[in-house]
Amino acid sequence: MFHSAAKSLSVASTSLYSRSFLLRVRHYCDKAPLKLRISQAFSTADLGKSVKIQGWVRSVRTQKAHIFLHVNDGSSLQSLQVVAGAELNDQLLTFGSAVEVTGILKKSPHQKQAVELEAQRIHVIGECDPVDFPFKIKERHNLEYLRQFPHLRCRTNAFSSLLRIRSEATAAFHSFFKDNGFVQIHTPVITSNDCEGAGELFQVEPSSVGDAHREFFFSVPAFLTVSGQLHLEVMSGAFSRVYTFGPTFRAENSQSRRHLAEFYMVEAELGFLRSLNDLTKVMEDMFKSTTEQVLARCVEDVDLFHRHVTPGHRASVDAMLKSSFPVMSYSEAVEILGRSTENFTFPVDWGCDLKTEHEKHLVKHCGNVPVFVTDYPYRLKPFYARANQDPPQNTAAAVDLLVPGVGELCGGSLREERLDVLTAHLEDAGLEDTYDWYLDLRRFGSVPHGGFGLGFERFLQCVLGVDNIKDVIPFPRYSHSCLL
Ligand SMILES: NC(=O)C[C@H](N)C(=O)O
Repeated sequence: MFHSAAKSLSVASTSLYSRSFLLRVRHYCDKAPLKLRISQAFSTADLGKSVKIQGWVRSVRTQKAHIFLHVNDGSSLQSLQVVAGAELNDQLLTFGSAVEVTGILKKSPHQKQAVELEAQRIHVIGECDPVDFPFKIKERHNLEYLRQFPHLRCRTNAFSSLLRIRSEATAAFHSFFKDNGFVQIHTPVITSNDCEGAGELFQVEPSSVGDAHREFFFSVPAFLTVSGQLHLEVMSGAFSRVYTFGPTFRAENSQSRRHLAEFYMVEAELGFLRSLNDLTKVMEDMFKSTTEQVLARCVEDVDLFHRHVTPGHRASVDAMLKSSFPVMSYSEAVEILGRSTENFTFPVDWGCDLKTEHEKHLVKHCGNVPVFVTDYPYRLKPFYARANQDPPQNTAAAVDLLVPGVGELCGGSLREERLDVLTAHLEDAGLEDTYDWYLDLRRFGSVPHGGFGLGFERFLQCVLGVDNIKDVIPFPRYSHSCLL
């Protein structure tokens, strides 16, 4: 960077600067240490060079003649060992302090690390009192403890690994959709519809209070989105394959390990899709492809989880990837649950909504691999689900993907594309005026279509074996908690 800056200065502005000034700039640039992200320092390309790193101290060890630091800058799990003469020691060099170190990058004589930095200068940029700092050197703090410090937990190995994995998983979903011909749509965060009809809406209004009689800001009640599905259905009518990946909000008054008031949802919609089979194939391919990409691109970070945070979980992930996800109908699921000797808190009868305990039982029944449950009772599903022609049962062409440790990961359905059937359903629900625009989609070039939504945090829980959803999102929001 410095080289190119000097070059462009000399090319663009020769007339403004003297030749000797430009030579001095170039000399400085040639001598200036190379600024490296720590993950780059581990490639042998920069051995012997003068480099500068910036990061936070993960450990300090003092000997008579030397001090040894481990410095991490978040670019990877690895910390770089810094070796310095005792004269560079500084009382402020403590666990957690922020430092800038300049020195020569050398091959390390120790087996544990390939390179180390022989420090010429150490500058403590930000002090950190080790007594007050909530994390202690060499202590492995569990996720529950870390949760108390949403503003500091990214400084620990476990949580920084988690966030790098989350970032890579985000990229993996985008790659999957790009590779399969989907167009990304930014669906709105503020909306006037309640797609799921469950009434778990956060209403949006400006904060200025006082005028009790003022009108709605948008002239109609507006809410934070619970799903981008209806907007995706609009777009699938033009692009055929579309997806969205963004924050979603549900005012569920739940403190469970699987619910958040704000979570990220990956949603896809496919036009010209006629069967649930075609939909489950996309869901299974997506799950496997994204999981494989995360495992391949985050080897060290995932390893940290599977070894130390959730030991033994890797075998479960490998089993999921190897299996062909079984498919069972809701009716079969109810039969299996009915035959079970397990003491469920909620009784199971045909027509009941499946609870987490039931979902977990079904997953266990299938050998702890993901399982699709299809054809739910029609009355359990929102107005958009396509009715199956199967009296007297009256089911909908809807599917849930249940996964080990979590339960429901994805929910999807074929959408009712028949104008007459949809109109009748909306009239029954008294919603025909609200959704007149939705009926237009069926009036003008309607095609059979379907889609699904995947809870991104639940996906991370499933791949990493993390029990509590609050531990896989940077800043969790749930009832009675909106810290920071
Ligand atoms: N896009 C989807 O199919 C997700 C579905 N609307 C849900 O919220 O469960």
